[in-house]
Amino acid sequence: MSHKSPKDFFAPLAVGAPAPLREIPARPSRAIHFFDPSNPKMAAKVPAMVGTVDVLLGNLEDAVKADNKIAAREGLVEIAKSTDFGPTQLWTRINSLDSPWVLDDLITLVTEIGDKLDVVMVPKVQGPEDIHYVDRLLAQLEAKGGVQRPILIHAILETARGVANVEEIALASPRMQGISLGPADLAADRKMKTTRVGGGHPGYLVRQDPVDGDIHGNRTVFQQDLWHYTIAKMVDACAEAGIYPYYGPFGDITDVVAAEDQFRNAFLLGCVGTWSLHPKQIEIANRVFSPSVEDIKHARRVVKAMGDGTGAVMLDGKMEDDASLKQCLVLVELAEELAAIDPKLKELYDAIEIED
Ligand SMILES: CC(=O)SCCNC(=O)CCNC(=O)[C@H](O)C(C)(C)COP(=O)(O)OP(=O)(O)OC[C@H]1O[C@@H](n2cnc3c(N)ncnc32)[C@H](O)[C@@H]1OP(=O)(O)O
Ligand SMILES: O=CC(=O)O
Ligand SMILES: [Mg+2]
Repeated sequence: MSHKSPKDFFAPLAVGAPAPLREIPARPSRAIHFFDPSNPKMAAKVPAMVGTVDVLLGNLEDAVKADNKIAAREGLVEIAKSTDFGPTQLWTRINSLDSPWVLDDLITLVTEIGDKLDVVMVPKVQGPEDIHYVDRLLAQLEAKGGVQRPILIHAILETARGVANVEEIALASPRMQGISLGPADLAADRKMKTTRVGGGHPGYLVRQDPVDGDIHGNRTVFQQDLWHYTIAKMVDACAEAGIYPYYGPFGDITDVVAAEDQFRNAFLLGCVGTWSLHPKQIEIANRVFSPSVEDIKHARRVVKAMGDGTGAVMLDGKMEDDASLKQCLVLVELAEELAAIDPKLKELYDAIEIED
């Protein structure tokens, strides 16, 4: 396999394209809210959602009818041109790289609204070669369209080969912003015997040992997480590359309780956000992916108690040291980033009083 030298890795891939970023900025992206730009009712709601959600994503791929693909692409151009997105990021999910629509998706979006698009989400990424293809094409189109800052790439992890190659995908380009789990396509590709869009399954469980040998007696069952392995693998690949991991879709829109659990598991494992498919999932994602007041209170106490950040101290009967301090700093820094764009959170975090 051939490798790029660091200087080539950070060189623009087309004459006139903007220079790649050396570091992916930590912009809040707790909810990536999907809308179908060809659906007039959804499209009409988008301008009023600016400022209420971190990312608005115009979806062109699955869930958009084949007959509406061009209307969705044109609808997104229209929405992008007529909307001031303020602090909210604008992303798109293009059609898959083997589809008849993707080339025109990229040509149209980058040349028409490239200066408004923050991130292009690429579905069904199989390996680094898919990222290299989009990387070069984006550079050519940025140069053609006079786009001043690089558009970033987000990959969906939704094929078995993609999961096997996740580290190479994460490291494939300085444009890589992050990766999301795509549990629905991934389940199909792996031939899992599920029929859901994300979330758990009551059949995937561990059962308590029999009491007194009574296998038919009352035995507690513990439902297991079908996605733990893939999310953990994705989180490690993203952390290694300095990019951001996300949970993906939770299709049972009515089950807001299980959605919250799934999102929280992903948050605790290291993800920074999730997808929102329906307006009611935005509030859940914003809450779950923002550190709680209790967590920030504790984290700030540890930071204060640890002074110069070295050594060990006792706090509430527990040992804190350099390593627990680093975990606390992850939360404190995230809280600062979120407070900078979310006035309600800022008020909550500012009101925290720390005892010794
Ligand atoms: C596996 C994957 O690839 S997941 C990613 C692809 N899937 C998606 O993007 C799905 C996006 N979401 C949707 O299509 C819809 O939310 C559905 C089909 C799940 C449910 O839609 P509905 O049955 O219309 O939901 P509901 O009746 O609760 O909608 C209430 C209102 O919110 C609007 N709405 C629903 N979803 C959205 C959305 N994602 N964004 C903006 N508005 C929305 C509806 O248009 C409706 O508007 P109205 O009050 O003016 O009539
Ligand atoms: O695109 C998402 C998925 O789960 O499939
Ligand atoms: Mg998918």
